[in-house]
Amino acid sequence: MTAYLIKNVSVVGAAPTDLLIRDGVVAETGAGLTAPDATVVDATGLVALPGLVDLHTHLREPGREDAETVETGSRAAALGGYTAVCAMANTSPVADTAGVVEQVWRLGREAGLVDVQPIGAVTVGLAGEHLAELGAMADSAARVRIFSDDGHCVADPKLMRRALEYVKAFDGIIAQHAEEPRLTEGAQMHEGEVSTRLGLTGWPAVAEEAIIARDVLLAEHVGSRLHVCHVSTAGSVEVLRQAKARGVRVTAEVTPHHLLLTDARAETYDPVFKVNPPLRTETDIAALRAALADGVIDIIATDHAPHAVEDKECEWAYARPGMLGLETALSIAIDVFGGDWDLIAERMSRTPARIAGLDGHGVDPAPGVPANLTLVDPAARRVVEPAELASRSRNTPYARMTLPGRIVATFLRGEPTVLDGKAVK
Ligand SMILES: NC(=O)N[C@@H](CC(=O)O)C(=O)O
Repeated sequence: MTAYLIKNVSVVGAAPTDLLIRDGVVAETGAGLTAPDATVVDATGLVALPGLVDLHTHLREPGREDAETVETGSRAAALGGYTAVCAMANTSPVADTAGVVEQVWRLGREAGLVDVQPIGAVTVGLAGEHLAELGAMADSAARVRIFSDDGHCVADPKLMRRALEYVKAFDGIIAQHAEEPRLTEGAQMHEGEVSTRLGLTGWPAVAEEAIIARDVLLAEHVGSRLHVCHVSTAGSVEVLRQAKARGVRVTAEVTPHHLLLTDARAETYDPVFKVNPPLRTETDIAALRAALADGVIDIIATDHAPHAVEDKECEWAYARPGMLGLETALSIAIDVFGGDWDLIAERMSRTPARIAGLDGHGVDPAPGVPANLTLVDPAARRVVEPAELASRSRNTPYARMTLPGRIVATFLRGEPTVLDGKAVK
């Protein structure tokens, strides 16, 4: 195993120091380190963060390998500064059995670019009728702890209660895609002024808020852990704030795109901006940013949702919802929160690792800890070119935008997955 000596790096914004990485761990830190056998990385001006952890990634394998594979998605993740991702269950076949989650887990190990932690489906085939084999998935080699029907809401309250009860035995989590389906029939975008003007069917904020309100009550009743996927409205933030104040075991995520983009993007009729839940308003964005800063929202998760060209470059109504996220998430976080590196490390690495129970991830570089870290150049700016992305898909909403920050290197257990801004394999 090669040793790496990272010179003059600012660890989570602190004064520059050196990091010696050897045998998969941070062996030493301090100014003026030497190690004749190590490869030297000049990190002057760079910030080291604990490797980013994404709780919400769609990798599309098995089933839609034309849109993404575990390997291409893992490479996109590493290039985005991630060392671990949780793979959503809405594949084909659905990840609702031990066999499928073990397949995804094994493919992740073979790719070897990030740790891929499969999420299991809550219900068989995401159909919302019968509980999937939660116990078998938990006991499998993939050791699943998070279950989600993401893409679909577990709308039946009795089934949601059962799922929460079931996972309590092993301190598992139900991650809910909060969308009351009766309120979003035929919905194409956020219900508001813009949808009225464009004549597109609206997805009202209350469809999200009503499910979150119900689910925090269920989680409180059962005493189980609930995670709310892609929170998108100011009203949802208030429901979460009240639940957390009461001590409900609920955590929540927000995506980079819901922190930056509004429903006005729909005026272009470019389906790259079609996403579930939809882009909302400036008021929502302000509430989401404030909630992320004060901790009512725990983490940033990408909801990286790659789609093949034919599923995106068509009429708005026929396009699938979803946008890429892994390779741009940190840049958006820097754009929104500037150089608040501690907040970024907390919301994109430490807390998601803790929620998902990913040992060895989300720990700041210090002697003895696994060398899962990423080096960022905060002064760099880059133009997002869809053709240059490592993802197999091209549906980034940031095409040709200039974004701050560049990932220079990523290390997974002491081995570089990215060096000089390029994937190592
Ligand atoms: N977030 C999205 O817009 N799309 C997700 C699933 C979903 O949540 O609808 C996908 O799998 O494409």
